[in-house]
Amino acid sequence: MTPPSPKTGQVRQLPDDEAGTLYPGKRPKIQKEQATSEGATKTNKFAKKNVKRMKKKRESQPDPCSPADVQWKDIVDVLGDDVVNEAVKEGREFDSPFSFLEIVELEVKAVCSNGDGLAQADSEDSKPWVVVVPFSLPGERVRAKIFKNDRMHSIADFLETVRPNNELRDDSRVKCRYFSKCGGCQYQMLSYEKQLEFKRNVVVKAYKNYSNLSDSQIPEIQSTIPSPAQYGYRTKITPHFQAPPSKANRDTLQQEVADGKVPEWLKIGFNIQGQNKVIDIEECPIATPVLNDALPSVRKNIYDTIHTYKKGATLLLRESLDTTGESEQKKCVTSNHVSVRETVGEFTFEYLASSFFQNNNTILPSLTGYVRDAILSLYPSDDPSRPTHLIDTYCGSGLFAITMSPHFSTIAGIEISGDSILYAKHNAQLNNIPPEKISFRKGDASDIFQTVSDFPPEKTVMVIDPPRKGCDDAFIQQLLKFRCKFVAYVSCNVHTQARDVGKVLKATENEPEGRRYVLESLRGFDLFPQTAHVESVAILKLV
Ligand SMILES: C[S@@+](CC[C@H](N)C(=O)[O-])C[C@H]1O[C@@H](n2cnc3c(N)ncnc32)[C@H](O)[C@@H]1O
Repeated sequence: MTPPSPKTGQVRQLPDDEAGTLYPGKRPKIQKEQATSEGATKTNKFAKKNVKRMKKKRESQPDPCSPADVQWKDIVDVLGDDVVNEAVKEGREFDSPFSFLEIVELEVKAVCSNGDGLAQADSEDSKPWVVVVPFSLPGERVRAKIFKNDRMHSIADFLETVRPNNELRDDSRVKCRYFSKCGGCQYQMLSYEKQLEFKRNVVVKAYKNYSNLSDSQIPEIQSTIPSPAQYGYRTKITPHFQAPPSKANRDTLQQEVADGKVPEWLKIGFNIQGQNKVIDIEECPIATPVLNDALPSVRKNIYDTIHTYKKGATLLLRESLDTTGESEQKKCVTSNHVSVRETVGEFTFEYLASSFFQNNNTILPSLTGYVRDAILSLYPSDDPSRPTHLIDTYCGSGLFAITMSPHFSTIAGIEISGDSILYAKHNAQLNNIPPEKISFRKGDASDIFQTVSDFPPEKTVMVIDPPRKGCDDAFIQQLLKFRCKFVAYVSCNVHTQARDVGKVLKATENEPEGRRYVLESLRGFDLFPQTAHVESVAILKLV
């Protein structure tokens, strides 16, 4: 018997034979086959395959520190360890109460570290189950459409707020017409203060879940440092588009686009929230005005040439200082192969448009100044034990090495990208730092320890700013051997940072005085306002 369709807000009870399938709503096709003996054999095969698939699914776990793992920890937090353990023990963790495309009304309980709301059905007989609903806020009642079932949770598209949390949400704050469709921003409906508070909480949870440290080893996490610009700050955007469908007649396409008839499939923009599909974007309020001014002509250029594309492509729009005119102006660069120029406080940087540089220029003076002061303000200027040597690992084109250079006598940087190292050397010259004071080397971060064997560890500061995956064990082992006085770990992924910092502290916690690392301070920096991203800075000190 087909169960009655659930009313909005009700949890549909699954018949036993639907339990455990990923998309139970697709079941009827199989039931038809059961009528014939051939169908029964097919069904048995299907059932066996399905059992195998489910076994594999039950055994598979998200990679530690991956976005799925971070989300899973937040889901367990909402459900409670005992409830999850029991469901796993009884093999019920994939028995979703919801079917594919079901529309449900839910109560939002918490916000996940990636910015999505974590909601639950609230009828009395509802199963312990979480529904991930983007753009929803704790305390709200929302309507959402289920599109995927997974372990103890479903993922849904946000449809509407039925009962907003007016203490948090004010939709008049939203400045982007694509908000709640585009996957780029999560928090435009929040006040800026709340965004900073949410981000602090991400740092708190990351250290709780991933550092393996006791509460006493984690200092009070300080408030998140705000970005001076909360919109119009992004100096780089990378919209993308798909190629024409293979059956499209390219001549007709060229003519149609020239006549202003843009085909339905041609979208130039960013991914729709939760989908691998592009939403057409004509402006992006978090990008700088210079990039927004350039976007229409970049888009037009693609319209004019789309008939020539065999594959989709990603565009680059990057803000740069233009030094060709009499007065310094800003311009938009769209080629990967040209130099970009920007200033950070009193320093000038150039780098290749395709290589890494931080994307929010407005916060860089306070980020680099904070790292400097968090360490040097601990010493009077004439203190003979004040650090004199600086190592910048994962240094890119030299951001930390160069901005901190006035305060150190000897500096070494390392970076895997040859292009970035060439620019780091060039930037040292551009900022008049003598070569006998500063050196940059291309290589894996762990190779730096060969270069700095003559640096006095007790007077050395090491900046670590790795990519999202964090540091590898080879690096951490050598850091432990070298044991410099201070480590400033800057990270765009607070979860891998917490893991790595935890490893360093744990490895030294039973060492004698002067050989033990402690976490001196920890706080987030808001490099990406309106989004859920947080940059985290941890200062480690040898005591
Ligand atoms: C988050 S960026 C930081 C760059 C720089 N500190 C800045 O703020 O501009 C990380 C950098 O690490 C570099 N990188 C990635 N893996 C590396 C490795 N194994 N060894 C050294 N550098 C690496 C990347 O090329 C990138 O420039």
